[in-house]
Amino acid sequence: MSCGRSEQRIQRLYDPRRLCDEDDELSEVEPDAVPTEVRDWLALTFTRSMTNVKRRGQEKPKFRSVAHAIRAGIMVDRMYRRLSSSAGLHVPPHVLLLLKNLDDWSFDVFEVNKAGDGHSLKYVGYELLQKYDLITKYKINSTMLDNFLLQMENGYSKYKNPYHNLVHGADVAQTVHYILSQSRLAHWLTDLEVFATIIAALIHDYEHTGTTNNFHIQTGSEFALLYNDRAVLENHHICASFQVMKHEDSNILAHLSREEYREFRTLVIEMVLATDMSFHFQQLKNMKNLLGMPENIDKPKALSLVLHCADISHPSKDWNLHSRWTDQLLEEFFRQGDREQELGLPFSPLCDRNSTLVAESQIGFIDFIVDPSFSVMTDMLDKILTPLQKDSKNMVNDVISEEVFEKKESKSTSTSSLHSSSSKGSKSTQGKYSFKTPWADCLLDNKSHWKDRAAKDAEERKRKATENQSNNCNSEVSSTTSSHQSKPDSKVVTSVSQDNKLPSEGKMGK
Ligand SMILES: Nc1nc2c(ncn2[C@@H]2O[C@H](COP(=O)(O)O)[C@@H](O)[C@H]2O)c(=O)[nH]1
Ligand SMILES: [Mg+2]
Ligand SMILES: [Zn+2]
Repeated sequence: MSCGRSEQRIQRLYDPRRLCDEDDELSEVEPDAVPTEVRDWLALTFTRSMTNVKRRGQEKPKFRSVAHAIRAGIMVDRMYRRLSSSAGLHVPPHVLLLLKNLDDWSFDVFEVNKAGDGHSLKYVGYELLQKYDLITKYKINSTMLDNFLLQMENGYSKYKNPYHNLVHGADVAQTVHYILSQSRLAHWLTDLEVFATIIAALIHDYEHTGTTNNFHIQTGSEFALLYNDRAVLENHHICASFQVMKHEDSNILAHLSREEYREFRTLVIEMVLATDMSFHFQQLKNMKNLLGMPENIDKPKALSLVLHCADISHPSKDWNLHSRWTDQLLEEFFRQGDREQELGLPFSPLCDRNSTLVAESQIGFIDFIVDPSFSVMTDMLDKILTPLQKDSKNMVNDVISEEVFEKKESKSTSTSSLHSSSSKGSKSTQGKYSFKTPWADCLLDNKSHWKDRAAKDAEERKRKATENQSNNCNSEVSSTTSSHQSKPDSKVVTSVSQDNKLPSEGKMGK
């Protein structure tokens, strides 16, 4: 909003005539209802009747001026709210305070969700779009944006999932922001590409059913039929989100040109389809091949890998966050297992709540999925950004120069420079681009937590097995004794099977 217009807006707020005109609205306000010190503050701050305060004890300020003052106080609050977020969203001050940590890898989205009455996706979404100046850039109407984000929250809440809910959507969007801003990848992107990436992260699991693609396929669900068993959930997330974005009440893309809309949509579709886990190994293989080629990495592939890593990033966050996400995800898996049991279907991997080895499966997920993904992504960031950093250092007439770097950086994030290769968990090799890689330490830390947990679980299983055996043995002995007169040769089982594993245990839980 241009400065002139905002000044006019503020003047209008404070036009004394306006206050006087609306004085009557407050006429029923009982002046005594306002405590003396509040009345003095209001009178002192928002009215011209400075003398009122000096007269304290002689007489109460005239009712009219108190009413003016209260009206002015309300106006100040409204004006503050308007200014506290360019999109017209009122962000409660205690939520605003937590959003100050948006640039941190250890950002606690659960805390924001609790403080924000379950609206973390709305607040994180607003803050990110504002941080990259996209609301202004794409003239996004604040009511449309409000409706869009609330629709997203409703969709994420449709199936009451323990894990795939609006907090996950907010968490993935914030993690994508961290990667874009801390590595400075954001400077390699156009505004439209940043816009598409943030929206892709926010919508990527919209209306998730809390069950896997395979469950949809095995049960022949409507979605599986609609999408021919291919990336069933991911296709739905995209389709349903674009229907919301096209709706007249929540059309946040209204001011994109036809070409911009095409580019935006193509990017979002590619990024969200790439979050289909069945594509994981292919995606890493393709990226590794590209890293070995002299050509530049193409942006949709790079951004798809960033979103995929953010989507499976909680094992690379602080333990308090990761262990909470794990509990929620496994509960969601177990609920699917319960339904599979009811339907007479075999348990999907990790879905049997009675035999899944959680700690072991998490060690496997970190070793075989998360760690390799982040390692490939880190190499990809290196490859993309090192040449840009060299160019901008030489201040050659380059697409991105330091000024552009600084200008964009001040717009997109207020964190310190990334060239501090000495900072903990940062990736830098001689002459290479350096940026923070906090995920590396967290992955090591979490793996050791799971190893401790796995050892304790194994001990517990062994103890239970021994207990069961001895119980069985006792009941065998007692029934053998009583029936010994008839059958002298029954064998009493006394040893636990050699590998100390319960019969239902398989590798990694299934
Ligand atoms: N065994 C585990 N699998 C996990 C964990 N966190 C995520 N995942 C899997 O990744 C996909 C991510 O895609 P999404 O779009 O569905 O979020 C998820 O469905 C799981 O299959 C984990 O901690 N352990
Ligand atoms: Mg998904
Ligand atoms: Zn997800």
